[in-house]
Amino acid sequence: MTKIAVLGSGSWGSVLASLLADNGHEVVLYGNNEQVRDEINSQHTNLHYMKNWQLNPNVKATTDLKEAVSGSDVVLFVIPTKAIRVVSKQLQVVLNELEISPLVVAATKGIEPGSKKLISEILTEELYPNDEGKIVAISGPSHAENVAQKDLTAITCASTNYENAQKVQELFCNDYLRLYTSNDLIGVEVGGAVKNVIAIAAGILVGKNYGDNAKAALMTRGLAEVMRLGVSFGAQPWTFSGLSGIGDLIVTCTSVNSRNWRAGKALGEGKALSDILENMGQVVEGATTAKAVHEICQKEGIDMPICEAIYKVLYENGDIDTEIKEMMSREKTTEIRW
Ligand SMILES: NC(=O)C1=CN([C@@H]2O[C@H](COP(=O)(O)OP(=O)(O)OC[C@H]3O[C@@H](n4cnc5c(N)ncnc54)[C@H](OP(=O)(O)O)[C@@H]3O)[C@@H](O)[C@H]2O)C=CC1
Ligand SMILES: O=C(CO)COP(=O)(O)O
Repeated sequence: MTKIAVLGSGSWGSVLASLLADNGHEVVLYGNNEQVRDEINSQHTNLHYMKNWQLNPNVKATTDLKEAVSGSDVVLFVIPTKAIRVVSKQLQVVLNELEISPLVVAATKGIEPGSKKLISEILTEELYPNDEGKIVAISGPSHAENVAQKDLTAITCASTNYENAQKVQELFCNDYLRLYTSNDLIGVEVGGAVKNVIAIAAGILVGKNYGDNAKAALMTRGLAEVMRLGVSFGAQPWTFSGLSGIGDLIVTCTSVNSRNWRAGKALGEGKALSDILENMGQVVEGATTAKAVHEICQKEGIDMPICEAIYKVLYENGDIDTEIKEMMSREKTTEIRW
């Protein structure tokens, strides 16, 4: 049995904590909300984030980071990108006090605006500056709602330390979740982060009543953008044909469970971003990552017209119809280019 601290008691954190307890591990779930903590400990539910579902009763919730992490072999990050830096700094203090150095797993999908860094890069910088192999990312098509129902799911776990990726594979695999290992940490993380921006665009098309051809074109050209950015970061192109690439793009661009897709659909229907984010009650990572991708495009000159159009719609009051028109009348070009 492994002791695992799960950081983030939202939808994905709760479901992963429950899955790991199903697998026989000792799991402590850390969150910053005392009501959620008490609800999990007394009723084994987390109704704000997961309706009609109960956690494995062996999951213990706490709002005390040191208590959560004490004695842990593994720490799993499942908090939004915008909180990763601050929580990893808090964790670093706690790890020093406890004199432990657990394996760190990142389930968060995003790129940090400003630093333009992937989650594993932030965690390496804050926790293990001399050993990026201590970080493993898990990513792939995995809506919490499906995993909660023990629906069949396959994802990827990636690390520059292959043995650590295998350890994580062993911890998470069971009869409803299957993990494949990868040594392309960058590719796996870029796929998981940037598909969220493309999913907002996919939702917009539905909100605007465009048809199947438009959706297929968007996903295909979206994948080209994900790959272009990934390859510029040093990813292996074939990673994007895997679960963390095309797999996650498909699920997020086509599912009503996707928060990013739902945010896009509401934008397409004419709703305001501020209202959408407020009413969602859950994180819409594509909105944060759109900023980071915009900064990367500006700095590196990477051609990502879909992501740039989403940035304009979200942050520069861009008009959706004008953006679509502009995209369709761009300079004619060849399909496959890096
Ligand atoms: N949901 C899903 O199906 C999947 C999500 N992911 C990724 O997992 C990450 C989390 O997503 P998800 O669980 O959906 O998000 P949710 O919005 O459901 O939950 C986020 C949780 O993080 C907590 N949180 C925010 N800031 C802090 C902080 N400073 N300290 C401690 N806890 C904090 C929130 O607490 P509070 O309630 O107080 O706001 C909330 O409990 C995202 O990067 C997402 O892309 C990946 C795969 C699947
Ligand atoms: O990453 C996810 C599924 O793999 C979750 O996507 P959403 O954040 O769009 O719900």
